[in-house]
Amino acid sequence: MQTPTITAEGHQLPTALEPRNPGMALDLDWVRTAQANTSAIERRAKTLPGRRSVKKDYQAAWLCKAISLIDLTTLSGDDSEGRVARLCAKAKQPVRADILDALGMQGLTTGAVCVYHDMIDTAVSSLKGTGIPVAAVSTGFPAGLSPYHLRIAEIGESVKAGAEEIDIVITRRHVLQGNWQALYDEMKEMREACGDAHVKAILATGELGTLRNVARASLVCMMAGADFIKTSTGKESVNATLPVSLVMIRAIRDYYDRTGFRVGYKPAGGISKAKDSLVYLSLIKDELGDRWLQPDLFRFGASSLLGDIERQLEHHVTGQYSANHRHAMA
Ligand SMILES: O=C[C@H](O)COP(=O)(O)O
Repeated sequence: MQTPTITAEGHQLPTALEPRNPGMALDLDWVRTAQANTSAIERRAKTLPGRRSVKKDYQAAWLCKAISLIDLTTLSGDDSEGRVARLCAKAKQPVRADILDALGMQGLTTGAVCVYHDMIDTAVSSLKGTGIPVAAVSTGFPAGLSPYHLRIAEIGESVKAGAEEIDIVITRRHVLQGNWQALYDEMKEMREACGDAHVKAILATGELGTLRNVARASLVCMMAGADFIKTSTGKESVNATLPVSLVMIRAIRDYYDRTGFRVGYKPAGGISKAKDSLVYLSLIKDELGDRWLQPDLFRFGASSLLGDIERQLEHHVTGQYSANHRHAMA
């Protein structure tokens, strides 16, 4: 891949903002005919990590791009104001200043910070004036099995507290029982409860049984107005995978082809290696195109990816320094 166009304002949205997905009526014929050819998907997914699509020279730029697309996350039972404030400081300056200077990437930030409801206040005040949005997980995250009216109310509380993005969890049972109407109604009500906040629908794909269910649930959530579809909570035993990503990305492409609305994609859970982030970015570029490589249409949900990217960038810059030094001494 060529070097991405990334500015110091990497987190800022493109000037021509994507209109929000208004959704559509539930089209059961489309949902029921959606298929996923598991063996073909798995074959294709296996080839992805081996492809050398990011040239070494461009890797640092792509890794900076990946940083600008991270929802920097902490979702632990022992989260505290101090931890969230430190996370926000990291979101504002994700990499050491000297490394950013060497790369010409001053001002780079992560795409957002993602926390539980209780931590929204701290995140909002820590990020004030930066333009970095706060995302809150909601609706009884991660299982989504608390009383329905409380799940809807939780969304309103988080929006009131200042979250600009709400990551809801769907009821997996609706998918496993093929109850598409119930999934559609739930998603639609959750989207309405978000008001102006963007809604990401977490499918918890590791609990949906089949790739065909993943394809169908993706479509139903988009039809009901999800702005993003997201793989996982990070708490299931199987989280983001490449086969699941291919299925969801292709559902997004089908939805765009039929409706003209672009829905975002958020792989989440277990993505912790810089090289994996590059595989995801090249997958998005191949399957959906450059427009989806912007923070309004793509995010990594990740708690530890940034650390590995930072190490790689440090290595890149240090290596570059010694190469320059050797050159100067010759
Ligand atoms: O939505 C984000 C995930 O919970 C993060 O998962 P992770 O801790 O495996 O990176």
